[in-house]
Amino acid sequence: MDTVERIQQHFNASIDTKVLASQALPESIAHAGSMMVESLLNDGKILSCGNGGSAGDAQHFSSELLNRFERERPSLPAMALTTDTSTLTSIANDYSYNEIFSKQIRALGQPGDVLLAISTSGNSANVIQAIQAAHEKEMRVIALTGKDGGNMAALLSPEDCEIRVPSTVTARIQEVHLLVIHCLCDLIDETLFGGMD
Ligand SMILES: O=C(CO)[C@@H](O)[C@H](O)[C@H](O)[C@H](O)COP(=O)(O)O
Ligand SMILES: [Zn+2]
Repeated sequence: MDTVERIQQHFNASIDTKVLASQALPESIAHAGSMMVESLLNDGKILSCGNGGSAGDAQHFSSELLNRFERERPSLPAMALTTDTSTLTSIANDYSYNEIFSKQIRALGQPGDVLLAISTSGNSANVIQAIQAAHEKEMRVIALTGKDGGNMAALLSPEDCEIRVPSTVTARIQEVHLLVIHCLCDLIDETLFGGMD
């Protein structure tokens, strides 16, 4: 296979995964969007976390709430737990990498807040501990997963919401996670500020 064919294969695989996801995911995305709106309307906030590409996704989401998505509107309360290197390195150094998110959630989480927990495998131990800490804090969890949902899927409560991308390929799952995040931002803006512009 030459380079151009290889690149076209990536595009086609991404398109195929998105077509499958467009059939499987809209109801759970709509549910997750309404969970976020309910939290924001009740003075809640949205904390987000993940590793690697999913850390980038967590920050992408929080920046779209704190700053803006596609329209002019007030800033919305969100915080990525992946950005404060002093906090992250000290928790990992003194305790464990598995606790880098959960310790922040125990300090910052309030009942009614939402945790956006992102993991393509559903098996990252620090994201799993983040979900456990969120439950202790009476937060609801929106889990972006893939593959078989991993251990995260089994940990979710009936009040939570899993959005599981129908793929086993990490990169393809991440590409759909970003699209899901943009859908959630659009649902939040349309519900809270629809008709403003
Ligand atoms: O972006 C990629 C692969 O596309 C990697 O950085 C990937 O995010 C890392 O391997 C993560 O540690 C994977 O964690 P997870 O999605 O299984 O929770
Ligand atoms: Zn990646």
